Amino acid sequence: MTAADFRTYRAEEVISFRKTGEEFGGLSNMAPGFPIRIAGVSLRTSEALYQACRFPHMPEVQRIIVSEISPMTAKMRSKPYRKDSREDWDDLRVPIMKWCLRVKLAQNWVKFGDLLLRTGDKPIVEDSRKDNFWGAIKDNHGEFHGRNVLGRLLMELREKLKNDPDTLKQVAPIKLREFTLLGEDIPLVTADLTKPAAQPISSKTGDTLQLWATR
Ligand SMILES: Nc1nc(O)c(N)c(N[C@@H]2O[C@H](COP(=O)(O)O)[C@@H](O)[C@H]2O)n1
Repeated sequence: MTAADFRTYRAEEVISFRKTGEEFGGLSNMAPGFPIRIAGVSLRTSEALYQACRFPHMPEVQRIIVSEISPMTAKMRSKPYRKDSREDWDDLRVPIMKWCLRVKLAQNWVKFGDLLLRTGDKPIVEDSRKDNFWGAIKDNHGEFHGRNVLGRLLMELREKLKNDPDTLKQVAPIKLREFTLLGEDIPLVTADLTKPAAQPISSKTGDTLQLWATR
């Protein structure tokens, strides 16, 4: 990343999120209510999935992370082992985050898809106190500064969801030497069909723009 990767956003022009209980808090990887199931393993949040991806070679550490109820604690539990993260982690963390977000969407198609589409065409920013890599930090003049990589991945996903939704209903594993969860190869992830399938439509119902119809 170079200085050119830094972005500046005016706070009043963006959709930002910090706490998971806020209107757009579901965009955070820490948000509960977007469960994931991969190869028989249940994960409560995309944060737990992302952190577990550090340790394909240490399934016992993955188990500690995915067993935590709180996503923040799951992240904290990874900290003592971070130096043992897969050796190519720094090169892979962005594509792995992109994959985690796609899995979150595929398995929470209506709820997460609707939230993404409700951001419209606005920039999405993770409002962070100190992380200007995944998020951006607000200054005293109402501007966010940072790389905002999570926000940019969410915007990219939103545009794909608008323009090419069918390609998001299945998520292929990343082609890596080791891409495993609790000792098993991570398989193709498919949309959760136990939840109603959704079709994007654009008709107005009353005051609200209805973005999804379920069948
Ligand atoms: N510590 C912390 N608190 C929050 O409320 C956060 N949203 C985050 N950011 C998230 O942490 C993940 C990245 O973790 P690494 O630092 O790369 O291990 C990512 O999901 C951020 O959005 N952190």
